[in-house]
Amino acid sequence: MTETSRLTLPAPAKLNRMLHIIGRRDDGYHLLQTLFQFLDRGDTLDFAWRDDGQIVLDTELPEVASDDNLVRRAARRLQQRTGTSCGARIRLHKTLPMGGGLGGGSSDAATTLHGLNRLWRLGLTTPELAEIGLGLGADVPVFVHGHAAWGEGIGERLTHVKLDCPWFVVVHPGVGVSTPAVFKAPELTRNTPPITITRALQGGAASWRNDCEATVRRLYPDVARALDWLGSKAPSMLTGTGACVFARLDSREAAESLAGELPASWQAFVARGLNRSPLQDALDP
Ligand SMILES: C[C@@](CO)(OP(=O)(O)O)[C@H](O)COP(=O)(O)OP(=O)(O)OC[C@H]1O[C@@H](n2ccc(N)nc2=O)[C@H](O)[C@@H]1O
Ligand SMILES: Nc1ncnc2c1ncn2[C@@H]1O[C@H](COP(=O)(O)OP(=O)(O)O)[C@@H](O)[C@H]1O
Repeated sequence: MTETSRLTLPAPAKLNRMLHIIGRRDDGYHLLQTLFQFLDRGDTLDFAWRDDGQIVLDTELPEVASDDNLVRRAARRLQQRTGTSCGARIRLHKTLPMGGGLGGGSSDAATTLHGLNRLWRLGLTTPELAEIGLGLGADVPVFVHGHAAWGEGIGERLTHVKLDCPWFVVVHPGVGVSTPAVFKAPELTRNTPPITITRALQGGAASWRNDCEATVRRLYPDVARALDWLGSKAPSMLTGTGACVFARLDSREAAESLAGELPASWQAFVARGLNRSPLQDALDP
């Protein structure tokens, strides 16, 4: 193996710093206005070139059928789109909780698109990779672009923004949230009036909220308990449709101190908000 036939890249988590639901498309998908920001925590992927066209995924996830793994699906899409005869062995080091609103699967897919584009020397542009990514999930394009963003549509219309970069305590309350169940709930707020990006940014973190929160609280009391507990200590919110919740703090010390107080039954980590994704840093130092 030569130096260029192997590559290791990060797949960071995201938070939705705010999320409004402003309507619904004819196909049932909800129209959002959201602020995406990255965290300095995430999964890692190793890529090694193969000359037989096969995609060999070293890490299987117990909850996900191999053919459904977003890493494999992203690799296959890239092969189909470009007709390349290259293959790869891919090892996924999974640390992010799945279905937690941290976008881990979408981030794995975005890192796979960038990683294989480089390994296979395909020369696709970032917008071309983002378009392929959108076919895999609404959250994939923001990870492909790698900049904190104001997302509209179903989250795919992106405008780069610069947000404050606090420290966060991210808590997984130990319950799985079903994204379709949240979006199907009759009482979900779906009519928040659209706002401009300027207004969203001017309001600042103290004004941000997540329209999914009331429904997720009702459907998942464990998430409500985590929000209440964390909210009594620091400003706290739900990310995406959950299940993860996050508290915002001014310093790493404050975040670590709060994390130290958490009930033992919750998994948690401390992370910093980033406006440039660690994937971008690795691809273009
Ligand atoms: C709401 C967000 C915000 O970041 O949260 P998280 O999933 O990260 O929690 C995402 O846009 C989620 O995107 P993603 O996770 O790709 O959702 P998908 O698997 O495509 O959608 C699962 C189901 O949820 C519903 N859905 C999803 C997104 C959306 N904008 N409107 C919807 O109505 C649809 O019924 C869809 O079939
Ligand atoms: N590589 C992957 N990592 C995580 N989840 C994956 C992956 N491939 C497919 N999935 C599926 O995608 C779903 C959403 O995962 P994830 O992106 O981690 O959460 P969320 O959309 O809540 O932020 C998972 O519940 C799982 O079924």
